[in-house]
Amino acid sequence: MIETHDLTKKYGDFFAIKGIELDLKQGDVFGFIGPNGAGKTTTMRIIATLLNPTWGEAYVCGHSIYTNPKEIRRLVGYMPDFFGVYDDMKVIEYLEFFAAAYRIQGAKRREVCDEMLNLVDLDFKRDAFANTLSRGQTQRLGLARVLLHDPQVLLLDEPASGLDPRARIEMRNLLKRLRDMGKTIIVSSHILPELADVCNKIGIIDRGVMSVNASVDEVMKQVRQKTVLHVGVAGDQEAAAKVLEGSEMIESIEPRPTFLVVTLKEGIEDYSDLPTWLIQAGHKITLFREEEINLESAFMALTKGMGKKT
Ligand SMILES: Nc1ncnc2c1ncn2[C@@H]1O[C@H](COP(=O)(O)OP(=O)(O)OP(=O)(O)O)[C@@H](O)[C@H]1O
Repeated sequence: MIETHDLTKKYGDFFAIKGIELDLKQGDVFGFIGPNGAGKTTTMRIIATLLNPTWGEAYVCGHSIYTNPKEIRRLVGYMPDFFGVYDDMKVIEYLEFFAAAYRIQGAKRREVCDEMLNLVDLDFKRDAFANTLSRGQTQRLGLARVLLHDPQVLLLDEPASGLDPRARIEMRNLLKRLRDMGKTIIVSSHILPELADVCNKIGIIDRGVMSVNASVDEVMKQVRQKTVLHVGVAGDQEAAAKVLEGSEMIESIEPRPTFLVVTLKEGIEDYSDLPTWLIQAGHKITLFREEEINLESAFMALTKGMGKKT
C-alpha cells in the first residue's frame, strides 16, 4: 500500500531524511514517532506528493510519486500539523467548499459532508462558525475534510498535538474507527504512549534516520528483554521468596508490601514451574502475573538521547 526505498531529502548538505524504508500493507496503522525536526513531516509530504525527494522511491498502491502523483492525491488524505480554517465560514460550509474542490456534486455533496461530520462527532457544530471551534474540534474538522474523497490512505501529521487529555482520547477513538474501516494510516506524534494501542507498527525517527521500524509487539519485546512477575502469597512472603531464590531462572526478587517483584533472567519465558514450587512448599498463591510493560518507560528507553544535537 505504501512503500518507500532509500527515501532521502537534502537541503544543501543537511539531510532532513535519510534512507527511509517503509513497507505498509492495507489496514496497517503506522505510528511515526520522533522529536521536533526529526523528519516526520518531510516524509509524509513526500508520500503525499507535495514535496520531491532528493533521491529514493515512494509508491502508494503501486503508483510512483514521480510518474503518477495525480492518482496518489486521489488515494491519499493528508492532514498537516497546522491548517487554517476560514473566519467567516460555518463548519458545514467549510466542508462543502472542500467537497466542491474534490468535485463532489449536487445532493451527494451535502450527504457526504453530513456523513463525515457524523463520523467525527461534530454534527452538533454543523452550523457554528469554524473559527469558534476548540482545538480538538478543529482537528476533527480537519480529519473530516481529508476524509471527504474517501481516501484509502491517511497521512496524519500530529493530529493530537495541543489537545487536552479528553480530546486526545477522542482523537484516539477516532483513529481506531478509521483503522476499523480498513484505512491504511501513517500518524505522527512526539510520544509513543499516545499511539501504542492504535498502531500495529511503529517507526522511530531521529535526525532524519529511522532507528526502529517494527511491529508494536516486536518493539515492546525489544524494550523488555526480561520478564518481570508479580507474585503474592497468603502469609509468609519472606518464606516464599526463599523458595524462589533457589531457582536458576530468577535474576532478582524484590519485596513490596503485598507481593514480590520477581525478575527472570534474560531469555527466560517459560516460568510455569514457579507456582508449582510455591504450592509444593505449602504456600497459597494470591497473585501471579506478568508486569505490564510501562509504555512511558519503554518509550524513554527507546528514545534515550534523541533530539540532542551531536
Ligand atoms: N525548506 C526547508 N529548508 C531547510 N530545512 C528544512 C526545510 N524543511 C524542513 N527542514 C528541516 O528538515 C528537518 C526535518 O523537518 P520536519 O518538518 O520533517 O520534522 P518533523 O519531524 O516533522 O518535526 P516536527 O515534529 O517539529 O513537526 C528539520 O531539521 C527542518 O528544520
